[in-house]
Amino acid sequence: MYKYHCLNPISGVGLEQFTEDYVPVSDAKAADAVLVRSTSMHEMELGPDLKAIGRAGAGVNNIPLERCSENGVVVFNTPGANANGVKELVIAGMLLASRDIIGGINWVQENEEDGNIAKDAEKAKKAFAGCELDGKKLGVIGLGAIGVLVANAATHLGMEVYGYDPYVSVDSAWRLSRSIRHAKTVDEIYKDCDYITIHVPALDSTKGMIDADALNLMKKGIVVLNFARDVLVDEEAMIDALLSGHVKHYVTDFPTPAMAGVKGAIVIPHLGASTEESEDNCAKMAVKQIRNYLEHGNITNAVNFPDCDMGYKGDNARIVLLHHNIPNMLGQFTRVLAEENLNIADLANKSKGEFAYTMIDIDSEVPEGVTDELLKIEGVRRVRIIE
Ligand SMILES: NC(=O)C1=CN([C@@H]2O[C@H](COP(=O)(O)OP(=O)(O)OC[C@H]3O[C@@H](n4cnc5c(N)ncnc54)[C@H](O)[C@@H]3O)[C@@H](O)[C@H]2O)C=CC1
Ligand SMILES: O=C(O)C(=O)COP(=O)(O)O
Repeated sequence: MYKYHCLNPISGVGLEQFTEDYVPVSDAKAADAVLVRSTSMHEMELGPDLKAIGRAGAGVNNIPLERCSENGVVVFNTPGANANGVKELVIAGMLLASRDIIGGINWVQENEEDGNIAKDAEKAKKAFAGCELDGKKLGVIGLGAIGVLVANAATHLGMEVYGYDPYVSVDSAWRLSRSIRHAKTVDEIYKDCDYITIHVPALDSTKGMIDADALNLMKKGIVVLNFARDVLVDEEAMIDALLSGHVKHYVTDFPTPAMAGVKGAIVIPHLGASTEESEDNCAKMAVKQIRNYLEHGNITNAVNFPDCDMGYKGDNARIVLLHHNIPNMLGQFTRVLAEENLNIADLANKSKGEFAYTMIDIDSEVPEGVTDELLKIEGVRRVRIIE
């Protein structure tokens, strides 16, 4: 029996994929698996049984990844599962920044009692005129699941699209429309584009990337869209640029007290992934990955451990070990198993950065005490025996 806890509301379509072997628990500290969306887990204690965290979404900056790795907790996310939801809102954001739809709708609401509203609207509407996207230059920074969809969609709106991503994956490169132009430096995007949208993760290397220097390179009247994370943009510099009129609109999915209400800022309450389809997709993917890990030890789409898959666990017992990526680990594991006269039927070992994962199928039962012996090996963070 496995226990799971949801830190945020998770779509029922996903949760119903847990079998009767899974029970929800109200205390996260008692859970084998935690499902989360944007709740910050940085201050949370990790329970002793916690083996997996499923981020039903893309960004994992709300999860203490290093602490999870050290505790042998695998953190999964759901790459691409909410990308279409975000893409559609980015397109809406570009339209909101180009046509004064918000100003116009507000005018209608303010004049709802006006019996002459149809005629007055024809006079008032000149205050809400805008421009079209067709023919404008869009720069997309980060060509992952979301960036590729945004870039491709924008070409269908007649935009001239430039993409920048020095680490673009082969998968993304295949999905990118041939009409997207390759920007070799981010400065090209800053200097040349009319609209700039960022789709990179919040990392030490990306935090504050849109700072005063970047903004100064941009054209006067630029529209900047941020549906990635607030910390990517230096907020003070952005507010100055909005107030001076250098930035026409900053469309952001991340409200902060300082940005809410600033003239020119179009602030949305983090709705990018809040669609029925995205919520269902993310929940289904997160549950599937958690189940595959808990029941079979297979890892798919983890952010802190390598992907590793030995298929369905059959009748053999499967030992899985989460450990540091240091020399002679396999030698030490097999020595412990040999001392118990255990025969290895299959074995896989993969590494990712400082951590590694080993799966070993044994063609007999695993005697008590083996877990403790394996745990004594320096660098081993967790041992699970799946019988
Ligand atoms: N507003 C919302 O509701 C949502 C926001 N997000 C945010 O959007 C981010 C991106 O999401 P996905 O596209 O699904 O992730 P992804 O991992 O598929 O793509 C990220 C891309 O950024 C690129 N990248 C990393 N550092 C870069 C740099 N310095 N310059 C240029 N490119 C760089 C990577 O190579 C990768 O291709 C997430 O990390 C999350 O923070 C994601 C989903 C929903
Ligand atoms: O997937 C992401 O990174 C998001 O920002 C979506 O967050 P949410 O699941 O809507 O709280």
